[in-house]
Amino acid sequence: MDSGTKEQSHKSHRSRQSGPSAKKKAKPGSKKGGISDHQKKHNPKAFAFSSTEKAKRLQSRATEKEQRRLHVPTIDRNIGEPAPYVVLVQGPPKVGKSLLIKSLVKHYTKHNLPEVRGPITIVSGKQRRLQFMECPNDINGMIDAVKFADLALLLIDGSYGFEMETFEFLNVLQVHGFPKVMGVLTHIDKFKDVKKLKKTKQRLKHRFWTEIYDGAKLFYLSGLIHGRYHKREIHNLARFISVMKFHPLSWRTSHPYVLVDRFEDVTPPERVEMNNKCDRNVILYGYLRGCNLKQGTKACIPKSFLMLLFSKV
Ligand SMILES: Nc1nc2c(ncn2[C@@H]2O[C@H](COP(=O)(O)OP(=O)(O)OP(=O)(O)O)[C@@H](O)[C@H]2O)c(=O)[nH]1
Repeated sequence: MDSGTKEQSHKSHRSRQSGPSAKKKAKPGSKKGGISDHQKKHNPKAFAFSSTEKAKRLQSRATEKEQRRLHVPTIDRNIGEPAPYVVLVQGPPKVGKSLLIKSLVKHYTKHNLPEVRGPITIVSGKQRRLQFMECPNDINGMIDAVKFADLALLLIDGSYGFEMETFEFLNVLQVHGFPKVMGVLTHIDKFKDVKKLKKTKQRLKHRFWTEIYDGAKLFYLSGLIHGRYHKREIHNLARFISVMKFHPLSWRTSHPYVLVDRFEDVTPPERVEMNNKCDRNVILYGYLRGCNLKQGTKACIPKSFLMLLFSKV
């Protein structure tokens, strides 16, 4: 028969294109696998510098780092427990300052804070206390507040953008040693269009970077759940604050000062009754900050500061 005489043609063998056997067979230097000559040369341990330019750059960077470490005077003059770090929450009216403080306090203490009145001190770690404070919105209040802030949280209404207060505040910060600054974007749930939201976030981030520095931290609070910010977002922000390194500002470390959190009038009532304008005895409560004094010496509170305190009461 015909079929018996004709030779049957077989399909030619196709070598494997993928999988471990294909990789094994692939020649070194080929595109498909194996270690190329190029890769061989770039073993970082064997060939540390293949370009003199790069070597020069790396060396100058290492020297710069070394010098910077030598320059920053991080002398800790604190004895015992350090005073709490002041976290100043700044922003235009109705941006969410109180809500942010309430959410952070809830995160750290698991307690609900009904309203924010004055500074709130909490324990955030073994060696760290934090004092949250709302920044007043008038220029004098801002000037007072930046003098003692260790971290400023700039709240920005994402649906509106930057407001004049924020720029004013940044200018004031600059003349007072510039403490750490982080941005927090709120009200971004008002955007319905995702593309628009993305663009706005980018725009505001770059604007923020021009004002502070490239890469400055900006947090996004994407809305409210049961009248509070998202737990996860607050958790991230709180973690960031908890581990933040606060570099001492030179003026503050060389001057002792007391930030008065609370005061009590302890004048005997009968003396006030007899003379309404008699000299009062007042007790001031607060932490001694800056460089610590030797025991037995008294912290000097300038008269002007006391005047300032009482003018606000
Ligand atoms: N939709 C939305 N509402 C927010 C957001 N943040 C804050 N709010 C609301 O904005 C209102 C004002 O918030 P507050 O925390 O009182 O703002 P504030 O900055 O402390 O206001 P003042 O103390 O008056 O300056 C509240 O009703 C909040 O629920 C947000 O991200 N999205």
